[in-house]
Amino acid sequence: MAHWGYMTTNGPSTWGKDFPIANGERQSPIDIVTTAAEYDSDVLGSNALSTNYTPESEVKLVNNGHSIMCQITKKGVLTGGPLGKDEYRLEQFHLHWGAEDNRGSEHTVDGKMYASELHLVHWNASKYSSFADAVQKPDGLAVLGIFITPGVACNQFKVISDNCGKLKTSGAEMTVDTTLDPTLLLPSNTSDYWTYLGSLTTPPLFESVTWIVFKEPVEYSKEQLLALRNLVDSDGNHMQDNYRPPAALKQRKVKKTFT
Ligand SMILES: Cc1cc(C)[n+](CCc2c[nH]cn2)c(C)c1
Ligand SMILES: [Zn+2]
Repeated sequence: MAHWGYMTTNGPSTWGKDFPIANGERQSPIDIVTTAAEYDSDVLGSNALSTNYTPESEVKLVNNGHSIMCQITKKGVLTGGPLGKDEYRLEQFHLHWGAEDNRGSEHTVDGKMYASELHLVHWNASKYSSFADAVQKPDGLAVLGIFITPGVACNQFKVISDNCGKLKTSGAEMTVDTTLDPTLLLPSNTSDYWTYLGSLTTPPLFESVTWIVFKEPVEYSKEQLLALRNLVDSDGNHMQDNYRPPAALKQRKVKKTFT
């Protein structure tokens, strides 16, 4: 099987061949139509979404061939909001981005694409024993989606952007001896978000994700975005435009926590 990717020959429009769920009922990303999102005060308003992350004492970075990923080793917990009583544990974060600033995010807002999108991937530690066990369960994962827009540099992201040059090729890994607090990768406003039931946005496209997409974007500098675009993917091409376009909403409702 030719390895999936983002080129014409192996990109999102071809994934359905090897992963039929690509045309499933709860695929991600989606276009968030802001006027159609339903304000939901009881579920979302009563127990606020809450992150309780422990700063990483060293940063483990991996070029996994289709993104740059930071593997989390400390205990980080996400609770509240649409997650009911369950505790979701932070497993990793990674990004998707474009070749230029006008594209790169996976979710879109009324058709608007951002330059990049950061994903913090969590798994339901209240119900499952590991990430691998949770990854295929309908309530197995929760992913925080953060839109990235060009602007001032994000200091907490520097440990990643400053080391992309050493992680150029697919499979490259490195451990950086510095601390990183994932909380500081989030927008200042974490009360206003959209949430819906979806999937992984890359193969195997499992329909196991409760998505939480923050309304407020975070700024990264031009240099930080350029550092991402200079990474090399598993086919030896520049790792750029590694985003899946929006999938059909089908019978789903998007909820929002703000009016
Ligand atoms: C087993 C597994 C495989 C992959 C590529 N991922 C990442 C898929 C992904 C990237 N962005 C959103 N979902 C996860 C979370 C789990
Ligand atoms: Zn992702």
